[in-house]
Amino acid sequence: MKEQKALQQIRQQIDDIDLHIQQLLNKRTALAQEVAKVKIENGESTNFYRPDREAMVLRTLMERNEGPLAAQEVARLFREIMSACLAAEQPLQVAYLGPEGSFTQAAAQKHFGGSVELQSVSTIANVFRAVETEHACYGVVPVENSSEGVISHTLDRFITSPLKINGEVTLPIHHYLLGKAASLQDITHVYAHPQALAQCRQWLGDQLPQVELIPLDSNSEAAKRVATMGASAAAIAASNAAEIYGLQVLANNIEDESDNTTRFLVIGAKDVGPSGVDKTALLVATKNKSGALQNLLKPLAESGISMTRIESRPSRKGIWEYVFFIDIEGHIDEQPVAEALERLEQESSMFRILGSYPKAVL
Ligand SMILES: O=C(O)C(=O)C[C@]1(C(=O)O)C=C[C@@H](O)C=C1
Repeated sequence: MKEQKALQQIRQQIDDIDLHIQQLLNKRTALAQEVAKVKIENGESTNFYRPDREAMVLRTLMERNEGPLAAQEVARLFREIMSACLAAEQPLQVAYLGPEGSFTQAAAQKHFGGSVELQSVSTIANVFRAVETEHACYGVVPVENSSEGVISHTLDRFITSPLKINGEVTLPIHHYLLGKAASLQDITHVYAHPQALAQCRQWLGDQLPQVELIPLDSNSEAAKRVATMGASAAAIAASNAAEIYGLQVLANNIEDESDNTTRFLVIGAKDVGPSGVDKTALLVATKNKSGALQNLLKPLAESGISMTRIESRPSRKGIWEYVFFIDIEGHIDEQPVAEALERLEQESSMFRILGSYPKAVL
């Protein structure tokens, strides 16, 4: 009885707080709608999404957090609040590498929250196309995996696409073996994206040494296909694909590296302003002479700008043999970055800024 009363009193306080939170959320939404009106007055009516502002809001929340809610949890909740506020300004369409249940869908949800309209697209090239043709405002594509390296399809599309990098998302990747088999011995074929097959190479060699490995466009495509097949077929995919396609989890966390992580890029048609903690991606080709790459990178080193990644790819244009994808810290609007890049441009035979964008917060 006494316990019942104590519970009632605490729950009353929770009800009061919920009322306040609800009132404040509606006030916040109304303010976001006022922001939208100002953007329309300034002629920015086509797109209300501001990744720089969102990153600043989330970082501030995490820095000042005193608990008991974990900073990550606070950020996750406010991610959803901003997603809802943005939808109240104007719903946002985001294309992702599908089908439904893919890791890229999970990355898009992590980055944009649950209130955007997600469009599943069948290939990386089609994600770019959806944004280029304005069928979607933004796109999400995988770009590199911690154990398998770059996703060359994505990098290669930047060579010809005018789109900009507007953000990055990192996602821990856990692979599941999905199917209908009563035991692993019944499996003769395993379907998955080549990256997933490679990330589970050791496990597959140990547990299913005799099976045929069949590469497909995506893991969720593999799950979808296995759902129409007999018990001898299995797919490697994310756990949520089991639910979506009605498959059983035959084995979990089968990736060879336990800290397996994939990085995704958010692509869009516009540039993003500085958020205070940003990265800049460059596409550069060197002049065809010895020491050219060294000279190219000298301005960065001399300005103390840290280069976080360099990747070379065949240029596909015939004029240059190779192009380099370079990631540096900082935003192009910051003076030292702008100056260093001006010098770097002089050393290169081709130079493009693929985008300055906020470092992943969540
Ligand atoms: O500040 C803005 O520009 C807003 O539109 C508001 C808001 C928010 O909810 O805080 C919503 C969407 C934008 O992407 C950024 C922030």
